[in-house]
Amino acid sequence: MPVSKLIGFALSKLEPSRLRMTLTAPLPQSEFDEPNQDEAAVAAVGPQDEAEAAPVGHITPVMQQFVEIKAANPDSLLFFRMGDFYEMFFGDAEVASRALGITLTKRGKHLGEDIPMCGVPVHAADDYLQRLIALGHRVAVCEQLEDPAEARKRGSKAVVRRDVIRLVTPGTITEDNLLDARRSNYLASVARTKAGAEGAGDRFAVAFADMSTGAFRVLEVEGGGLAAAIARIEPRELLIPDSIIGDDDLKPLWRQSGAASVPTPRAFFDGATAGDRLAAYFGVASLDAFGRFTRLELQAASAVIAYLDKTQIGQRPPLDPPAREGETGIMSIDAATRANLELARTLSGERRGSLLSVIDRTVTGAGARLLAERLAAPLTDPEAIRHRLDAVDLFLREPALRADISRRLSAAPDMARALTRLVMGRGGPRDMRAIGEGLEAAAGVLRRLAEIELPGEEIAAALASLASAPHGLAGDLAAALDDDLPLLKRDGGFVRTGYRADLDETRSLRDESRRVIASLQATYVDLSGIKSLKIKHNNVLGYFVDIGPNHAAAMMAAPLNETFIHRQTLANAVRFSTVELGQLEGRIASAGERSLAIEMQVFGELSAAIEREAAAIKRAAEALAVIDVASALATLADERGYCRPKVDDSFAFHIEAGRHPVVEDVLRTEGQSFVANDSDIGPSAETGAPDGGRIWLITGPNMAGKSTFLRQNALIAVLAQMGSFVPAKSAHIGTVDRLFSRVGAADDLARGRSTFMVEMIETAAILNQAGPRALVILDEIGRGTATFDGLSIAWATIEHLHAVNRSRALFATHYHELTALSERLERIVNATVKVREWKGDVVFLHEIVPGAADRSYGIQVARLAGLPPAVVDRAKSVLAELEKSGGSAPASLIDDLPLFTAARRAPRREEAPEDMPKVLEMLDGLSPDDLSPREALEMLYSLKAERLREKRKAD
Ligand SMILES: Nc1ncnc2c1ncn2[C@@H]1O[C@H](COP(=O)(O)OP(=O)(O)OP(=O)(O)O)[C@@H](O)[C@H]1O
Repeated sequence: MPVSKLIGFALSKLEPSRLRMTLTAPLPQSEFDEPNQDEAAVAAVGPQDEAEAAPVGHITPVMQQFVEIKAANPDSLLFFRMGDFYEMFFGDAEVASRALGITLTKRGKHLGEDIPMCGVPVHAADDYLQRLIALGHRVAVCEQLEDPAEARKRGSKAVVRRDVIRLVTPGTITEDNLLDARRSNYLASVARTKAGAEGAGDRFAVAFADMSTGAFRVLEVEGGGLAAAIARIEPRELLIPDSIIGDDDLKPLWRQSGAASVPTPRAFFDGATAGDRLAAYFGVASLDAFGRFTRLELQAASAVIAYLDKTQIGQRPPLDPPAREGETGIMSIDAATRANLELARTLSGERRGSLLSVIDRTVTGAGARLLAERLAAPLTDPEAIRHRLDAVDLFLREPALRADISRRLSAAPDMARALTRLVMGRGGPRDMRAIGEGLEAAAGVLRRLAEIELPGEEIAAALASLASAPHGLAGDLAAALDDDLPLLKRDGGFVRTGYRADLDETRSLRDESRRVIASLQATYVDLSGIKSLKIKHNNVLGYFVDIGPNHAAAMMAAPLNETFIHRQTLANAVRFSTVELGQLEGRIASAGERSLAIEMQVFGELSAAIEREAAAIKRAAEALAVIDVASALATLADERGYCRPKVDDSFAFHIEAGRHPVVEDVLRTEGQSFVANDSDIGPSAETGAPDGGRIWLITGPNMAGKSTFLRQNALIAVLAQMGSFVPAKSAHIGTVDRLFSRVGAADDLARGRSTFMVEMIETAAILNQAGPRALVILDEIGRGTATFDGLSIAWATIEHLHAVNRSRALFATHYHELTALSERLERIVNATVKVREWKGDVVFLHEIVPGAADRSYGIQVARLAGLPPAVVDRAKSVLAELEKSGGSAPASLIDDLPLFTAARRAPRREEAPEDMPKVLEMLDGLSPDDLSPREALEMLYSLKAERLREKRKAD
């Protein structure tokens, strides 16, 4: 390829704004620079150059290299580093250009065909990676493993050595801009043992690790618990053994998890080597020190480790040793209940509108992650819950302290994630500063909280962790790191002046030489008489003199050609070097190299110091998160008037003036208030031994607030057991071990299940699993089928709950017939939502009172919803006929009154009925916004006068 074409290609990849840079004053090195042309030039001698050189049917060396590396990573998009770009070729280029909306071009030929190509600049690669990962792609990052100059030593056509250094997948990312700061990022794996012949069901182990923070846990569940466990963990990526990924029963679960599913070879889960693999990873002789694990748990944990080995290629993420989660200790919430209650996201999948979004007052990413985890896994041990509540109480009692702590925490960066990046060699100077500032915040928080006499168990434990943090390191980091830090360590310039004398010396040498160069421009202008002469810099020529082509002849002739050596002629510029420039360049370059080497050494020393203290830093980061959560929950309780719940081992469930935290929030923004309601569904005598929880059977009109009441009680239980105060005047809850809610199912057409089928599956799960410690919320069971079938199912369900499950339960229904059950079953309590009727309209009071509703007001609600008046009137007459005939449709109804006749006969709603008082009529016709103050006053007088007239008439 001709040189001009090569340079043209290289230039086409550069940013024009940077090419136009001229030297007018001493500038920092980076601003002198044009982009790295020789790297781009090497990129150019990649496929294009060699493809042209290669005869058709032959493969070029770079393509050969690409094809080999791609073959080893078939399931990932290959980011192939070429100079300042990651290039993608062939199918990868087509997929990526579509996904990223970037131009698909052609570069050279392969076996006679054009090679599709697209590329992303290295400095912007993270943004593109983020988008690809979000779309569920995996990316293999293939780097140049040597300097292009090294490759050239092996011959002009030698190919730079390259290899994949990392697979970027959704569950293994560590970069801040790829991660959601307020959400954990779990990679999970699932291992299974098939049901035994003795009748034991399938068992599963789930291991899950957040590589960005090091958290690593494992648990084992029986078959039915798998979906709940996965729903709680919400993994981003799920490793599934090849043998079960296609299992018909499990396939929907993989899909519903929302995680990227990875078919994983059996060898990753190998039981015989699992223990050894884990022990080797953590550098221990035996795993006993970490606790006892089942074989299945080890298999799942080992798959996570094997996958990290595969994707991180030689890098070892600093994971905590695996911690085993027992099946007890955490309130079990199945996937459907979790979704129905909209704990962490709404049914439409958004965070906004969920319980989490309403209660989250944390000020740090780590605090937000901990809050989300606690909400996902409420506790069942009253003692542990009490410790959390004590911490909230502490901050609630001390608002000034809380404000101060929250201010300090807001300044604390995400130490855990910065630490992981540093330990993995992916960190930069800003990660170091994050550790330093985090430790400073930790010291400040510790100083402030140390004044408290009785901090309670949880805060005391957090303070102990803060006390053992390496506080001296914060000072070292602050002394070493400059105020203005580059993103990448290789850019240099992050070590503070005054920290290392040798660095200061080389820097001043470099700066001095730059100053000399800047002054040389004036000297050369004088010497040549060319006013437009400039000194510029690029990586190919170094420093050079740049003039317009019209001056070229003079420069190339004596006497100027003794000083100026011609180097390059371009269309609109001619370039020269000089001996002086060359010497200065050499001095600057060696001083720059030396500075960078010293900075790298400083970085290495600081990194090592941080790594030595990794465990203590991690503990301090966790402690800050605990304090953030406690203080945030206190802020919530303060702002919203939440009370401290009493949580114990009893079977009580007595809420006084409870509210729905999310609905209350929505109403507040609309300037309305929420009507608080009591509930009491514990056994009638609150003894240690349960005589069975009560079942409140709630009837009431549509829109009255039944579902809201049901959910609010479930949410109060979740909040109380996660260690939060609750929206109520008082709450006494005997711990709930399982929470079930069947609230309004949607069709699950993708799984081939109708609304009714989903409803029945969920009801079956409840009736089969709920015990006396469970809290069961059932909303309109049976509504999805014919009336009598539905009523019968609801009837039998209540009887079963009462006699067999004996759980505490709230049951909302439109089947008023069910209220008769309370006469026969002693623990069924009828409750209803109060409404008032006014001139045919229904007014919702949202107040739950004892008793049964007499009717549904369905038609009134339908009218409120805007059903056409003709339909509403026809519905009324059908209802009247049905009521008369006891439920069956009489023939008269079928023959008589088609809809349009009803429409014709119906009085128009807008017409005022004859008996309507004039005052009301006047009010109806009134639009306050359109009145001037004077008109309003006059209107008031007229209304008053009319009312007096009416009163006199009535007397
Ligand atoms: N306690 C309350 N205080 C104030 N407003 C409430 C209260 N409860 C419910 N509401 C309001 O009433 C609306 C309807 O409530 P909800 O969906 O609970 O009624 P429902 O009785 O379950 O109705 P349906 O039988 O039609 O499902 C809510 O969206 C909310 O705006």
